[in-house]
Amino acid sequence: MSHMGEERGEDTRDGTTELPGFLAPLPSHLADSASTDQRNSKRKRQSSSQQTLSTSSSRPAKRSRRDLYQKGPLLGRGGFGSVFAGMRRSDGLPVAIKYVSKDRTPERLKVDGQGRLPLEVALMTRVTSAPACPSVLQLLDWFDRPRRYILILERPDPCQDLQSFCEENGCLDERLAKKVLVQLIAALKHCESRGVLHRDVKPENLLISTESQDIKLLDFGCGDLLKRSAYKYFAGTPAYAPPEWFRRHRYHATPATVWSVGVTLYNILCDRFPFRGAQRVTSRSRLTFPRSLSTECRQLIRWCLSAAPADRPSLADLESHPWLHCTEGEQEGQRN
Ligand SMILES: Nc1ncnc2c1ncn2[C@@H]1O[C@H](COP(=O)(O)OP(=O)(O)OP(=O)(O)O)[C@@H](O)[C@H]1O
Repeated sequence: MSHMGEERGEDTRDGTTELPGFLAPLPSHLADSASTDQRNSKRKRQSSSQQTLSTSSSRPAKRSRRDLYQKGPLLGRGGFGSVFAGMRRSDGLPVAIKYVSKDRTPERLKVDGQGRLPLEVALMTRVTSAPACPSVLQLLDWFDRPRRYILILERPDPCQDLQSFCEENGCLDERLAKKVLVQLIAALKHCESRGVLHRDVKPENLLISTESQDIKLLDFGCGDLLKRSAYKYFAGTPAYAPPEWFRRHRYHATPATVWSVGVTLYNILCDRFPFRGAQRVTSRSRLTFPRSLSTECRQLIRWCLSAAPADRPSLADLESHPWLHCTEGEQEGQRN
């Protein structure tokens, strides 16, 4: 994960950020509210060191992470924190415990009724509130600490992130890649409907259940509120960033997301990146594929990786693409 070109300008989150008007209205308890300023500062003064999402009234205050969740082995380490396997003591539920340094995201965002939450927590609160999407990882609880915050996340068991899965099993066949893409599109459409931009779609941020092959989108640490206008700073993984960011230092949410979906899909099917660097991608750049890949699949990836953002499909276009709706036998170009 990295943040590039930290030119916040209009995107500054100072607690007055407004949702763009084109978004579907959120449930009232999720809506940002400038009128809660005074209540929030009072609540902040009164708040205990521990905050929860929905169980704060039913649980004694100031119980620690240790009281409630048992920590297990390390699952992954990122630029700003670590993720451990864990278990909820009350019922043995498998969880993941993610520690995030406050240096990563000093921004806070108002969530009505819950005060100003760290950005990652606020975005996850938006996307995981009911009705939830089964393809987005659930935030179960969180703790605020002086130098870091701790997220308690759902942990499908057994599961692996898609990057490790591909390293162990080789690249995916088209049947499984389709299953991944269908779920990823559902997850991204759900985020969009909640006014959230994930901004770091890549195989490492997709968990796959090794039993059911169900997918969960994780890590909203690079995310932001969705807006119609261009973003002028980047957070995420440069290898998945769209060419317009490198060319003009600006990008719009959906075309950038769709670009990262294209890179992800190429990566899990071909076991490499599509281009040496998005910096050099133009409309004349050639994309090569393994001979075994079907024509429909190549067409979908090429569309996602169009050099011009306006030429890329929307999530709805992707959802109805023929590749996702034809069986293996119907795939004209499959050369296996
Ligand atoms: N809920 C979970 N269940 C199982 N494994 C998880 C879970 N959350 C994270 N992981 C593992 O930990 C890795 C890192 O998680 P995550 O991306 O949330 O951390 P991060 O610190 O934000 O990483 P980065 O800085 O690279 O973005 C994931 O790729 C995955 O392998």
